[in-house]
Amino acid sequence: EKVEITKEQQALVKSIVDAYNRHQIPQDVTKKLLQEQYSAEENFLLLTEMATNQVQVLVEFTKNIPGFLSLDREDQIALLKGSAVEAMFLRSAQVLSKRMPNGYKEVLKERVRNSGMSEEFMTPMFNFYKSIDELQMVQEEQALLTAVTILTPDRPYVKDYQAVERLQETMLVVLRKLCVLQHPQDPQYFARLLGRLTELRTLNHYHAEMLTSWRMNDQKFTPLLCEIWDVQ
Ligand SMILES: CC(C)c1onc(-c2c(Cl)cccc2Cl)c1COc1ccc2cc(-c3cccc(C(=O)O)c3)sc2c1
Repeated sequence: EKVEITKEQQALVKSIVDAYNRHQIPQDVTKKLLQEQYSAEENFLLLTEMATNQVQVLVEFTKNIPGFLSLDREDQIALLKGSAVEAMFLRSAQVLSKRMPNGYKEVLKERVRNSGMSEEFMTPMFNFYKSIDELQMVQEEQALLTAVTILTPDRPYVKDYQAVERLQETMLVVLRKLCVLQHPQDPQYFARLLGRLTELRTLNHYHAEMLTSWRMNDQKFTPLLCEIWDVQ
């Protein structure tokens, strides 16, 4: 059928993509990934700093999702806490899959591989990065997929499920149209994109176990990460 993006849907995409591009980890922070020495301790510290900055970026991006700030305040917090890890997997995946020789891809991969994480988490993590890479998402799809992930209604402690579901539905309708227009040769593209969201959920569990094993080794996190991940 003829797929049309309405004026208001175009405005929605524009505001989300602008927010996505406006809020990034500052260059002076990310360039440390290129400069600092390589050791398990230093790599863990750098990844902790990146994650902390990424959470701050995520909060600012989320505030720009149309309708998010009109949700119940406690539900806003529940959505951010419930989606932070998944959104950060998406973000780091986009960095690792960038075709542009931005230099972060190799150093980030190297630092993640040597940061004290056990092998059992590496495999699913790098499989996910590979599956995101294969999708070759355009920035509109990346931004909308992140918004869809944040607006997942069945997170712990969400009270007004319907309100969140309505917002997510709005995003999904636009994302589906974008996929049809962007990948006319691949009618399954949208379905494959949603399949990544399912894969993200499984990574949540691996990540929770990673946190536990790090805490056993008395690894330290920042106050912001402790708050968003309910640790310490
Ligand atoms: C606390 C820390 C040890 C940790 O625990 N779990 C994870 C994690 C790991 Cl490993 C993998 C996935 C998800 C999580 Cl949450 C992490 C590290 O999480 C992050 C989170 C975001 C980003 C963005 C980056 C990045 C680099 C260059 C450029 C850019 C850019 O946006 O330009 C972004 S690196 C980075 C590292």
